[in-house]
Amino acid sequence: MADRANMPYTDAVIHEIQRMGNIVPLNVPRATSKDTTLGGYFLPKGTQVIPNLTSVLFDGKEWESPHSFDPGHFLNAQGEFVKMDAFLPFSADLIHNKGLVTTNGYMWKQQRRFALMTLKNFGLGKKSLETSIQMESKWLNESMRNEQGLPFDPQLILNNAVSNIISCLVFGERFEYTDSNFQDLLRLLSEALYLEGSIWVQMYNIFPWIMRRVPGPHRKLFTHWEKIISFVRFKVKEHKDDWDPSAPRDYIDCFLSEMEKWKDDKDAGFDEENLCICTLDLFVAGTETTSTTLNWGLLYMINYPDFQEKVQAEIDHVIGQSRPPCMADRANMPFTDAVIHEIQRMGNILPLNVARMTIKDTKLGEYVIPKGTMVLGILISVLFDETEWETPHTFNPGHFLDAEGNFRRREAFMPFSAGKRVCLGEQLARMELFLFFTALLQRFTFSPPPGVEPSLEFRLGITHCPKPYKLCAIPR
Ligand code: HEM
Repeated sequence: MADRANMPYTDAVIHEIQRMGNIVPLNVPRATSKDTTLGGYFLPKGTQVIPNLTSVLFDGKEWESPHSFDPGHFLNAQGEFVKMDAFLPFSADLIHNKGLVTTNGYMWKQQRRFALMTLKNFGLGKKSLETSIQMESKWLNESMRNEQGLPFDPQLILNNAVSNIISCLVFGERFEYTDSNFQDLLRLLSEALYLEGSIWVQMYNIFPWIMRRVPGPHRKLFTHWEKIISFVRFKVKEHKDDWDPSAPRDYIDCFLSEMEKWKDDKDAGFDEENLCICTLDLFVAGTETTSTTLNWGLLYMINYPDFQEKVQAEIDHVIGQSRPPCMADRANMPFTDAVIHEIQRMGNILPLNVARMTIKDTKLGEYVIPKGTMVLGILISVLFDETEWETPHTFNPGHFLDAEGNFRRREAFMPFSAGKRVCLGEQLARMELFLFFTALLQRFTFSPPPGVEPSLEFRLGITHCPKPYKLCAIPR
């Protein structure tokens, strides 16, 4: 099989034989499981549906010479094999190979460099961003206080608070916790990330030509994403309307300036469509991950009240009640730091990491992975590695403490992955986790609602997150 990567013409001929051979032209009959609308047609539940593969394999819009045997359909101008579908068809159809998270090569390099530089210019790793997170923590605490110690589900409000930090960096604004439009958007986002881990998206990635034409929950997912992308497009339009290049307010403004500078180099991706998708990537990656981790954090605290008490004792000793936590405190709070690391390890929020592709034939141990193979750097295998952790399946902050109670780093702690594609927001996420988590435990003791046995049940989509649960936030 390793030869295939070096034989583009043969590979193209085999693909063209399959296309023209068209051996199952009418596919397998299926029945609709509920009343369904498909384009302009209404199909009642139980209708027999036959995805007609001939219609795609010979589609005049897809193929240059649909009725001729032409291996050129699968070769580019340099004679390299090109898949008709991008590496993951679902995301290719949705965002057309744009953005930061799923692109590769020259465009990705330019975009990653620009995003990192711009986030730094707007405060990443600096005091100004620390102050914004402290302010947001204050509002988050106020909102929790308004619950008056009664049971509530913390997910949405955590989501809103965390999202406000990346929103300030990319959109230049935060959204009130009472903004029902923004809360609806956050709900859509959580549901989209859940549905994206479903079997339907896997089917889409395996049989894209069929799935593009059949009904199913993947349609709902496209609608969700389109609404989220429309929100970003609207924000970009607002920025363009009152843009002042001499006073950039945020990532979008800086990108607009960059578009002028790079207009002769189209491959670098500084165009308006890519602006929308890169902003979307930063907004999504910066919202869901950190808030899910904090959500696990509170759930672990109500499951392990002794650890919660120890964190509070450390907060009282190092910070007290008269000022908010700051990043300089972390070095003096090894137990709290260890608890946050353990929450990230057990929370394991991206168990399968992000799918990547080998860009050349690669040797890994004794295996040869041909160029173009999908690779998943499965994080769960390190975060729960029995040869690395003393009690891999138990919540144990001791994993990150030495015999004297000092914080100790562990090599196998890699929730942000590693290498060139390591999480771009790691520094921001770590700052948010420490400041939000510590400020919450400074002001509240969290407990399960009276008479409720807390559990650690989860649901798995793209992210591994707690099943909705309620807690009580009792002011200290
Ligand atoms: C606890 C919080 C977070 C966790 C656990 C996390 C984890 C990850 C992981 C595992 C990846 C994939 C790395 C790979 O492909 O090897 C990733 C990529 C990425 N993350 Fe995060 N992340 C977090 C927070 C954030 C935040 C706050 C941002 C906001 C800037 C962010 C932005 C990104 C971006 C843009 C990428 C794509 C990087 C690239 O492909 O070059 N992440 N993250």
